[in-house]
Amino acid sequence: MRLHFTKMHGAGNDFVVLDATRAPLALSREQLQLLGDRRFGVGADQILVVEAAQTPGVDFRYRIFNGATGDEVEQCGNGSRCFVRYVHDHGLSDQTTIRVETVNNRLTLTLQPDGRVTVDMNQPRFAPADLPFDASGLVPREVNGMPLWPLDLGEGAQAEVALVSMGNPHAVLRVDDVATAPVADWGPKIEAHPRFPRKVNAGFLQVRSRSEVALRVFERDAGETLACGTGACAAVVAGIRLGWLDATVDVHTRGGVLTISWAGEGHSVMMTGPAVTVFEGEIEL
Ligand SMILES: N[C@@H](CCC[C@H](N)C(=O)O)C(=O)O
Repeated sequence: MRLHFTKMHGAGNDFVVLDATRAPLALSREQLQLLGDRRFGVGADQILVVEAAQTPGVDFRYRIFNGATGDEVEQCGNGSRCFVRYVHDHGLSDQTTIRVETVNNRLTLTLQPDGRVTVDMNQPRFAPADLPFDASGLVPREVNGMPLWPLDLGEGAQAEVALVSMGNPHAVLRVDDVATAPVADWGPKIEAHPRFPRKVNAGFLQVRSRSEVALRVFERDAGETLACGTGACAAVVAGIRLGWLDATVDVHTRGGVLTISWAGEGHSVMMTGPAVTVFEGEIEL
């Protein structure tokens, strides 16, 4: 099968985007992994498949697969911005505000005049069951009413994480400096910790001021990426609830800046950031 694709990125988190709006596209795990493979395929952190809407009230459906495993996931913040840029640039919609359904969520996305995209990422959730996280036998430390959960990483290492679901699961821990944070060592240990039965994305958050943070994320089934949109939302929401941050925060990732706003409980998290097309191509699968 010869497949047309578009290579995109949002702050360096990169995607292969596929159009399945005209004809259904059923790719095997191996085909998805080949698209994600940086040596034998195209190379991408995630594969995004754009489909026609299946329920009233939305304009499109889009599906997200981690490129390394081919597993379908619930949410991708940077990918959602690229999705809007894609449907707009490919003439699939001329609207600047688009509603899309993912496997477990509905998002509203707005293309800004400066080319960036703002996404209503819905409300965060915090209950251990929302991730899920097995909290049995653990007593969290409460800061400002927000639980920080102890996580034993073995060999005497102990992390303290805030739990946030943005539709997908995130564990956020505060570090003094992202440059020296143990992302390569602790990232995989947190990601695959047995208390997270469906694994987790691990965010390392450095608070620079009440409106500026630096963040590195070791993503579930992707390793460390240059940016993680849902990770940025989760980190800022955790920082606001813990009393460290104001309602609007610039998140400096290794691939660019995302602006995240959250007015607190009962409100959606808003994310603004770039969405860039790199090239188009065809691949034999
Ligand atoms: N890069 C994404 C998140 C992609 C999914 C994640 N790896 C997971 O498994 O939940 C983002 O920008 O949010």
